[in-house]
Amino acid sequence: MATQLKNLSDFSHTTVPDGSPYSIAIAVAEWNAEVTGALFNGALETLKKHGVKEENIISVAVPGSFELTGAAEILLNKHPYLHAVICLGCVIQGETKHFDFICDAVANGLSNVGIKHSKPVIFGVLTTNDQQQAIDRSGGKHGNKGDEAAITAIKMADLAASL
Ligand SMILES: Nc1c(NC[C@H](O)[C@H](O)[C@H](O)CO)[nH]c(=O)[nH]c1=O
Ligand SMILES: CC(=O)[C@@H](O)COP(=O)(O)O
Repeated sequence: MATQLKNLSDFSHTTVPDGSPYSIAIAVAEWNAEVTGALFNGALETLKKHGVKEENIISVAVPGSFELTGAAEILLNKHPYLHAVICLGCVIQGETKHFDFICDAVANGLSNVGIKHSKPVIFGVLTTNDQQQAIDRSGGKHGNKGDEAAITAIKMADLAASL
């Protein structure tokens, strides 16, 4: 379902587990900081709203979305007790193919880190055609992808704990 047909912050249709048992990291890219800052705030507030203790949240910033993979790997190596890592970024199409390479690298890289560590690594990266689409998805008319990423992290951590 396209984002236009749903709200990234609406979870009234689903049950969100209690997040109080879980330790979760948030890695956020500094590129397009006005957008990624909103994603971070959404993720942080949503984690706390659903019971994740502030002392159990690690937050780190990286220069750009390409560095999110390295951040996830370092976080899980140095803090193996983490139940999930949320990775937040905003990649906006420019004049060249750079956009394609970053998006592919981050999506595949984060997936591989999660598989390697058997831990949920959440892809909270906006990959948009323009800045307005990013604004719309970081607290605008389509909600906040940071909220969605936080809910996904709690759900996946709870799933792993139940298996
Ligand atoms: N253009 C965007 C970038 N580019 C920077 C890369 O992510 C990376 O930091 C650089 O290539 C050095 O390794 N990053 C974003 O997050 N968003 C963009 O729109
Ligand atoms: C996604 C990017 O790296 C992009 O914003 C860079 O812009 P350009 O392709 O015009 O160099």
